[in-house]
Amino acid sequence: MVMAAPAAPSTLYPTARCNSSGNVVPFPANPFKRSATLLDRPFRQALRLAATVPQAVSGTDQQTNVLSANEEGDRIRRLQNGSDVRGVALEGEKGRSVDLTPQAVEAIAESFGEWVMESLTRESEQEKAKVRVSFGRDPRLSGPALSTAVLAGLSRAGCVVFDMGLATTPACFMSTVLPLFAYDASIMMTASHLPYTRNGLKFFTRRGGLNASEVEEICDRAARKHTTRRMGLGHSGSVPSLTRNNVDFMSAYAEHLRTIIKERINHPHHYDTPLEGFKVVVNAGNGSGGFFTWNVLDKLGADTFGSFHLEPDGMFPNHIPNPEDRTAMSLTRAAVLEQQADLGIVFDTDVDRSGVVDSTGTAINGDRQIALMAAIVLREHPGTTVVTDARTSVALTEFIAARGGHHCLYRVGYRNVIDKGIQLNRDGVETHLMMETTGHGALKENHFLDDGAYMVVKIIIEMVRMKLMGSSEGIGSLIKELKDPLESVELRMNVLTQPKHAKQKGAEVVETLKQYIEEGRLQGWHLDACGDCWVSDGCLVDSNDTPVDIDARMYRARVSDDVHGQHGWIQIRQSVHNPNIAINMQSSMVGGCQAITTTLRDEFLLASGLEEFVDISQVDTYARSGSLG
Ligand SMILES: O=P(O)(O)OC[C@H]1O[C@H](O)[C@H](O)[C@@H](O)[C@@H]1O
Repeated sequence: MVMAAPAAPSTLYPTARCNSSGNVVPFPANPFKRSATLLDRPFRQALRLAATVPQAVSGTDQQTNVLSANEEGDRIRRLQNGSDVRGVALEGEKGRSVDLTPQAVEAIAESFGEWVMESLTRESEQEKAKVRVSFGRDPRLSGPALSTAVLAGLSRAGCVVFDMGLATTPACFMSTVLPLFAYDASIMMTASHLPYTRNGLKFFTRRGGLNASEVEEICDRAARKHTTRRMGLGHSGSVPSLTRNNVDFMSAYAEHLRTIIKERINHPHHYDTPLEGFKVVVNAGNGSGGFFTWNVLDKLGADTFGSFHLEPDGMFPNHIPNPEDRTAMSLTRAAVLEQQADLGIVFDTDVDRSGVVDSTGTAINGDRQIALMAAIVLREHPGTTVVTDARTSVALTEFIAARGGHHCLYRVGYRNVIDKGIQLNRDGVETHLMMETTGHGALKENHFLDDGAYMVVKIIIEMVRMKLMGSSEGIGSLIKELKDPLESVELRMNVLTQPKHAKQKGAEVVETLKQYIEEGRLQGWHLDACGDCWVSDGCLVDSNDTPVDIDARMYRARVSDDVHGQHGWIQIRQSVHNPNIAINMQSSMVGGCQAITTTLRDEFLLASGLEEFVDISQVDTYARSGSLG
């Protein structure tokens, strides 16, 4: 007879959230319909029950149980999304059920805690009992319930846990760095700009964010742990001593940012309030970024009147917190013009990304933001290399080169871009800036950390520096030579297979395209080894074949025709997160992207028969009309 331990009951997990003052308020809607219990009573007893109470099952039940335990384990593995964990945490998405359950989160947090302990004891003499892990979260509605699961998991692993409450992703990493805290590791719970129904986890140690293979290892361990326990086998895990140490790290973190700004500006007249006389408008999109207004800018003397969407709200009722979001940007542009502000700032939900608006109301995101940061960094570090993803324009490469820098085009995915920069530095190629067109950016001087707040700190320092040097122009003047591409398009093709085969099928489509290009079957298309980069020739192509874990297959081709010569490029790649294929194109010729799309459709997708496995409707619409309607 096999004994099966039931999964932890959902009453373990609370149904409340914190408002911006840190007070707990009930959720307006939630998936865990029972009333809040955990915040006000110890749950040691409940966990003991979850871990140990056996139930008798029949032979058929036993088989079903094994199958569903394995399937649940696989679902936990599938929560890995590049270097993050992501999943559906609330009901409400058509065709998708909740997979980021409290039980899954607890198993993952426990596995992370064990992983941290093992690495620390391997690398140093650190006592296991003293491993300290912090965690923070964005304002998503599922946050409080899943935070409890994180606490339970880390505690089961034996970690001492510090709850930072509402926090940002860069702050979580900095909690392992700032001396008074210096935690061994940290977890941030966020699904960034994804809908309110999603949630996820990001993991940090003092060395930085975990990479995809480390997260895969942790999810695999969690899956095995979950399956074993569900089947009533193995050790159920020791009952943790659950102590939630609440810590106000965000105040210390804000002070750290203020100190950087004060020291770097070193204002000759008002050192402590170097932003006096500047108007700055912040749009935090109701995510975690509001603190930057009242705890950084206001205290440094800036006038932030007109800032908006600062109050954390896990429903994100106004727009998606995302510097790439049109509504977010256009509202911020309008606010900057209305307030006659010097700068507008847009943060994404967890503040690892940002975008800005200059005093003329021009949006500075994507290539423009990379150019702005490159201009600042190249003044400080002449000749440095800048790594970006391979969706940037030819004009950006020229902009960087004109300022004496080198542009290394690399794979999409912020971890890929950052890791490439780390590797180049290791190889002796000085690389100070790594930035994606999505607004993810990291600097060598800031621990190679993907950090939207730090990007804004650099831009603010530059803005004040320019004024102190007597310039009457805003930061937008630094990129006035950057030309926008004439045409720039992104199309997507969903992979039409069962979800578990989608990754493999997507890879096949992308690899077949590479073969077509190499065999010269697509006239005027030539595989792009590495843009105009000199630093590590061929890395765009070669890394698909290296033993290094590749999260998504991708290639870029230069495109030319007899009349115009080389006029554009196309990049085709698997989405890092979803079962689809992304196609990005740019062209300096009117109708260039339409021509590229027509070649893709007729000479590749239809000719190869691969259109059976992907939804080519967007490609077809664009090829026919030159627009998406
Ligand atoms: O592959 P996609 O679906 O386009 O997503 C790609 C993007 O995913 C996330 O947002 C990552 O944070 C980005 O670094 C990456 O660029």
